[in-house]
Amino acid sequence: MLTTNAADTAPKTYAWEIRASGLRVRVGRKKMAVDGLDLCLGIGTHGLLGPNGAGKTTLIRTLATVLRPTEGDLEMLGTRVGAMADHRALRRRIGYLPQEFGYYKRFTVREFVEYMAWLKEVPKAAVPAAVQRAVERVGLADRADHRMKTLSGGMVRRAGIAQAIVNDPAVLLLDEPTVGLDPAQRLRFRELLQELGRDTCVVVSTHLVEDVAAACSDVVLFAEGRLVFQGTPDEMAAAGSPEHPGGSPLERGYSALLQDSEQPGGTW
Ligand SMILES: Nc1ncnc2c1ncn2[C@@H]1O[C@H](COP(=O)(O)OP(=O)(O)OP(=O)(O)O)[C@@H](O)[C@H]1O
Repeated sequence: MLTTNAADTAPKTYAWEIRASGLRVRVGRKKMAVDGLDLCLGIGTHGLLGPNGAGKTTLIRTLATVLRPTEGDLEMLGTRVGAMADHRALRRRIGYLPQEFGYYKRFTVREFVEYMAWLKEVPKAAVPAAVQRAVERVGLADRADHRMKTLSGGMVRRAGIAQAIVNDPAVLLLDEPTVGLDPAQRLRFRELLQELGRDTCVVVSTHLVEDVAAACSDVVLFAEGRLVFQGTPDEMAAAGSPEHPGGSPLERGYSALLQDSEQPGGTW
């Protein structure tokens, strides 16, 4: 761990890194984008799948404490997330890559990641090594002193991943991190996800079922703001059969579970 405050060194007093119960999150005036979610996630790499508009981004933003729960309970790292709570200590222990993120174009990659380390209150003396390690882990060491504006889209995303892991988070939230990565980088990134999932609760939203198969210990399938399925990639694949649409067993399992969830009296 890079941060060594009392909360970080205290023994873990919670069963799950993320625990949601009856969670509902309203966006706009009346849309419940998360609509009654019961979910427990521990250490591991959890692939968040679901069709467009399922509520994945809303859920990730809520876990990142950017959006507040409207109803129900959300507990992260043993801390209740609520309207009135001070989330500063919790945010120090979370890493978040939004779908779109801002940065100063004139910053170098190192400056950008350093800046985020500072926002995450990484102790000053630990920052240079933490930044170097994060930049190396995403394969950007040779670009560390290049300005952000000179990077390709895929490299910017890798810099985004570096800022999300610079504080060695206990919960890492990645919203479609593989968009724009070339095939070689995607393979490297899957390895990184597996490595991170050994001691971190990683939640990664994606549309790429192959990413889930390759990198995730379990799948969380979401539709219309609700949990449709949670299980291993193998269990998801087993839900499908040849008549379901998809180019792989996992895609057929995905289609089958979504189809069931739409039927009256289906799985939800
Ligand atoms: N600010 C908002 N105001 C009104 N509706 C919203 C708002 N933000 C999201 N929504 C709606 O909430 C639902 C969930 O959106 P969300 O972006 O969380 O889904 P998603 O699963 O991440 O989708 P995608 O896969 O397309 O990124 C969608 O129907 C979306 O149109």
